[in-house]
Amino acid sequence: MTQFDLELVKLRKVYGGETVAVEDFDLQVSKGEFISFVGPSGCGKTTTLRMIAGLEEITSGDLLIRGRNFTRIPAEKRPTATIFQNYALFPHLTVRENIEFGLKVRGLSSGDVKRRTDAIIDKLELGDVAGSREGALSGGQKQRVALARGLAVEPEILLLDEPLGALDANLRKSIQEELKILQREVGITFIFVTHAQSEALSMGDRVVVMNAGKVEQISPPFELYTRPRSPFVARFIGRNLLIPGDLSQCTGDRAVVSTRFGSLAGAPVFSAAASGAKVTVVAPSEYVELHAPGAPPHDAEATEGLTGRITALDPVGHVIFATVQLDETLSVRLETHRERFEGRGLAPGAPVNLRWRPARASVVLDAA
Ligand SMILES: Nc1ncnc2c1ncn2[C@@H]1O[C@H](COP(=O)(O)OP(=O)(O)OP(=O)(O)O)[C@@H](O)[C@H]1O
Repeated sequence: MTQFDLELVKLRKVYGGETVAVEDFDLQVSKGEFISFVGPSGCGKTTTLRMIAGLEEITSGDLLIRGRNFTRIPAEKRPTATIFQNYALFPHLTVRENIEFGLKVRGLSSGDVKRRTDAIIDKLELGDVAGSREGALSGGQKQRVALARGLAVEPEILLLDEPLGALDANLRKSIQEELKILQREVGITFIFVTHAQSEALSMGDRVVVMNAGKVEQISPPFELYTRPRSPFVARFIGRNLLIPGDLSQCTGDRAVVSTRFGSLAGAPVFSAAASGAKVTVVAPSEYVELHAPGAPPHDAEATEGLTGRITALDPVGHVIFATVQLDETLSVRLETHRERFEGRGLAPGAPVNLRWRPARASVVLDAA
């Protein structure tokens, strides 16, 4: 018996014989995991989700659910349910009838249909609107009905395609929290597609970052944030300082990188890389201290760094965005906490040192 709920093995999708939408997608998902797919528009998130649902034919590769091969098995015979961004509710049916519909299609007895529908209406607190039609529901209520309809069929895997995309920002935040709590309660594996990196990071136990049909990285959120494995991920997730250079030496997993600003040493490298390889040193903004030249950094271990000139400071609430010009062509924007910044004599036009602990940065290989 496999320990995985879902396995994707070299999954590939080609549309019309020429558009490669997804390539070499490998993933193993444990029971009850919450996996987020994130990436720019057109990177293949929805196509992958639809292949798992059986709504899109798989060009090659394998799809296994609990160890059984479902690659060529049609959607209605898969133990999955899908929730779409537009909810896809039947407008002429009431909330209760919408939920019952999927259960009747699956041939459940009328007693079971009633029992499951009552239970899910109760769980998602839809009792007050059970007799209403879609037109009378708010965005949040429609979202909850779609979720109820998906969960009522008791799928092994729930697939969610931008399910919160149509909600306003405040409602989105509160439904995110509800969804996460609900997922833990029901213990079902969730695969959740989103454009929004903050949503992917706050919801997922692990996050799959996709780019141009390929997986860039699969990691828990904190690791993705602090240890991006490619320049693409470093740009897409969080706010990182990226310095291009050449790997000049590697001792153990610690690198010396020669950059046009001088040598940067001590950051770990996570992939095999030969001397001379084109690399990028990535320092998460949060770990970069800004201080006036001559003044020591607060953190005595923040020994690596660069010097530049502040060109703009934009305070937003408790954070300050500092734009720093490092040379004629490279300007970086760093996010720093106000209390770590104020009282340091830093103002637009002033020279500034950027310092970080070497081990907090990463060296990533540039795409070949
Ligand atoms: N039915 C289709 N026929 C042909 N090409 C398609 C089809 N569906 C998607 N594609 C192409 O496949 C690629 C991946 O699309 P997909 O919708 O999976 O991306 P996505 O990451 O979900 O994007 P978005 O966030 O905009 O929904 C894109 O190049 C898209 O144009």
